[in-house]
Amino acid sequence: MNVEARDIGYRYRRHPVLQEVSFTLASGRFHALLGPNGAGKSTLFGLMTRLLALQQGDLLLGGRSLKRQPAAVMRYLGVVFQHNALDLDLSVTQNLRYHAALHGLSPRQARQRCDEELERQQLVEHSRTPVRRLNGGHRRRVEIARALLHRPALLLLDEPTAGLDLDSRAALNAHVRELCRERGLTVLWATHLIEEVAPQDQVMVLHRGRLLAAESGEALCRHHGGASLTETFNTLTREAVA
Ligand SMILES: Nc1ncnc2c1ncn2[C@@H]1O[C@H](COP(=O)(O)OP(=O)(O)OP(=O)(O)O)[C@@H](O)[C@H]1O
Repeated sequence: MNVEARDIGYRYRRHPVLQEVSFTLASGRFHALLGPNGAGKSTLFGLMTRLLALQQGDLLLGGRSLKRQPAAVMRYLGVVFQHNALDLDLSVTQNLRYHAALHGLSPRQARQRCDEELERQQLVEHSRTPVRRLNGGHRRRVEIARALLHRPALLLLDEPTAGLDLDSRAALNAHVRELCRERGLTVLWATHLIEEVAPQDQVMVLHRGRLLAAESGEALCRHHGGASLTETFNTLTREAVA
């Protein structure tokens, strides 16, 4: 499902945090939203998930407007927020079942989809474990499983590797890429860590609330003459400050 953000703007009081942000996400592709701390990534996610009310612009999912058909858009959207949002005292399965109920799945459907997701996220052996006893990487997988229960077309992940060690970061990144390939999910992965971005990814560079670029990592380097994505990102954001 194609996704299009049109001219999104947002202010906290009078302070502009996002300005004229427009982009498209291609169906079934992995996109990285790359920006330093304070660039506006979480604010953009807040708007896309309706935690914040749109002030300017719109988001279209398969042609449906977030402004005019919010419920229809939300059905196609799964999200993993920056901060862990699981109930630590409930088991993995209980967390998933509760979420399935919120999405209106019947008990039978809920059971079936929870089993499927646990299997896919390699969490079966932890199904009865209270989330509090899981490590950070496994907790993130539970959150991904939960976000996918209602079969969204677009998965948003806001700095999902925050607090994970290097190996767990790489594993989670690889895991989401696999989901993307296997299921045709459109993914938007927000990060300030360039090492989480591959040259063939679609990369959107957000800096001080403005989208400076939106193209593949390789094209980005070519157009800006950088030897690496890191060098290109540094050049771009330095230029934007100057
Ligand atoms: N509730 C708020 N009230 C006022 N300003 C805010 C609020 N939340 C965020 N901001 C400001 O908006 C700007 C963008 O913040 P945002 O959290 O969206 O950036 P980010 O790219 O997600 O950063 P990080 O990587 O640190 O999470 C920052 O200058 C921040 O200080």
